[in-house]
Amino acid sequence: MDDSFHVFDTTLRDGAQREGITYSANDKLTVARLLDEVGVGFIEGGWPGAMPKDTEFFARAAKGELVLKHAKLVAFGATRKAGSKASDDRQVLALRDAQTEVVTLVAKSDVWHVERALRTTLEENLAMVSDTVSFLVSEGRRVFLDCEHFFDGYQHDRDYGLRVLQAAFDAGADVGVLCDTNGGMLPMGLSQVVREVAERGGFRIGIHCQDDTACAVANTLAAVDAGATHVQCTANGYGERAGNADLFPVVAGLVTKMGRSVLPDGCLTEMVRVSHAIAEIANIAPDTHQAYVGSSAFAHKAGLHASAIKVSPELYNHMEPATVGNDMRILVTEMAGRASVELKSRELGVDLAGHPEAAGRVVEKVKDLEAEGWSFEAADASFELLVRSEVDGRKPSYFTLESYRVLIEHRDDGRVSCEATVKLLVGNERIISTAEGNGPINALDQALREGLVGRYPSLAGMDLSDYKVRILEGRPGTDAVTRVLLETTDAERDWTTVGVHGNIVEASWRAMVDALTYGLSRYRGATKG
Ligand SMILES: CC(=O)SCCNC(=O)CCNC(=O)[C@H](O)C(C)(C)COP(=O)(O)OP(=O)(O)OC[C@H]1O[C@@H](n2cnc3c(N)ncnc32)[C@H](O)[C@@H]1OP(=O)(O)O
Ligand SMILES: CC(=O)C(=O)O
Repeated sequence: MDDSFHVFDTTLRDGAQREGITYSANDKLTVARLLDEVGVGFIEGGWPGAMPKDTEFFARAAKGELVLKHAKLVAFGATRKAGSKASDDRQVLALRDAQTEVVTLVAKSDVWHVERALRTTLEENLAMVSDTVSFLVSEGRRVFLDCEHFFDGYQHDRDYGLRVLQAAFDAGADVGVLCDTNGGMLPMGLSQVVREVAERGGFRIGIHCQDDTACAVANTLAAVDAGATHVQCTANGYGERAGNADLFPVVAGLVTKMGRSVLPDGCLTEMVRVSHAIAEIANIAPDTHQAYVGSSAFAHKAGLHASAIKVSPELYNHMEPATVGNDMRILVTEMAGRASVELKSRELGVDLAGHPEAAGRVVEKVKDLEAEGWSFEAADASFELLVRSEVDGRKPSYFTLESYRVLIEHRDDGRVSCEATVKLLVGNERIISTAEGNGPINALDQALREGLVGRYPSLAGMDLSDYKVRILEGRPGTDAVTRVLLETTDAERDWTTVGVHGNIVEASWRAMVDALTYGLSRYRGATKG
């Protein structure tokens, strides 16, 4: 990658400042590898010397545990303490000892902070910048300077921030990063400041935006438009307080909207995978609505949208989702029209082109059922069964229920046990099956499977993997309607089904029957009852 534009990632430093995130050194190594796969130019790995985990991370990276194909590893730290020498400062020496080619230093660039937080003189702060940069440059490091609170400082005393930048460049720094540390800027004001600084020339300007006004991505792109050629971001926007500029929309915006070729070839399509993998390691559920990479980023619910998408997807997508490794999805809900049903059915492998009346009937059924509390948006398998039954004239059926019964026993010793019995017909065979479970639904599920597995051996490979219950509004207290979403899995894939009823056991039963019916219909050779 050439050096004309820097995508600088700080997921492992500022991103780790998000409440709730704690990475181990191993996690950090894994996240760094993922960031390298998405093609960032610089990975700020943490603050060596500030905490043992970060020191360990850099030591292990230096020993060869981290081999990066695209990125350079960066160590982060502060300028030396007031009234000392950089060459004697323990934190500065730890930065040198991290053995990275690049070091980022955070420096005060706002007179308020120098005087009130650092409690030193403006001249001494300039000396701290100059001394620390020149020491690290003399040790062979490339130095980037994060000018903390640059934009706030620009209001208080604009010349001082510029003097800090000048001191850093005179001492050999490579990039002056203008930081919106409190995250209070909006794009109009921020880009004006960046433009004024960039127009002075002689500096490479970077941008670092916190997201306290929800404008970090917009601010970052506006800064590039105004002349910044170094952007600091974090995966999924993790960071202190409200977070940082999210790497994925920043990079996607730069490449696809601003025509900047800032990633190595082939990396943009890794964004969805890397975003989700990092969320997994951070132990934060991925934001399904995250721009570009969220699973809903190209999901269309409105019938009118689907009818235009049927003609051409670009009519309702701002870009081709595959560019960033994402997919378009059509959602079928009470807001669907025939086009939504046709497109969703096609996605599921059912062509409704020759069955326009069936599409109309499915729309009506979905609207009626959703009015009663059903929801097909997340239950593709139940929706597919509904569509197939409208096309074929009947729902696939592998057994007939004669009855089921569930018992819950609260014993003297405080233990609660559950037992279920199902009576079924498979063809002419009557099956009675009883099972125990850790709850009524588990007992019913066991009894149903044990009753059927002799006739349908493929059931042995299907497991219930998730069970979600939602009590629907509209009726008070225990008289409410219950919606159950069941996720079932086999060796190849997962599928979700829905059941609704005033009784939670019956709602679960309905979702369970759809789950097994859908699963069995996917295995050729399963005998129908
Ligand atoms: C904007 C940002 O997000 S910058 C990144 C911030 N990240 C972190 O703070 C996470 C890691 N931090 C830590 O582990 C600790 O705060 C440490 C190890 C760095 C310092 O811990 P301590 O020595 O106990 O100091 P403490 O955190 O209380 O205060 C910070 C000190 O650094 C000084 N300081 C703050 N910014 C700078 C700077 N740019 N250059 C030099 N010194 C600075 C403060 O004035 C204060 O000095 P004092 O100890 O003389 O009062
Ligand atoms: C450096 C940094 O994280 C900030 O100023 O917000």
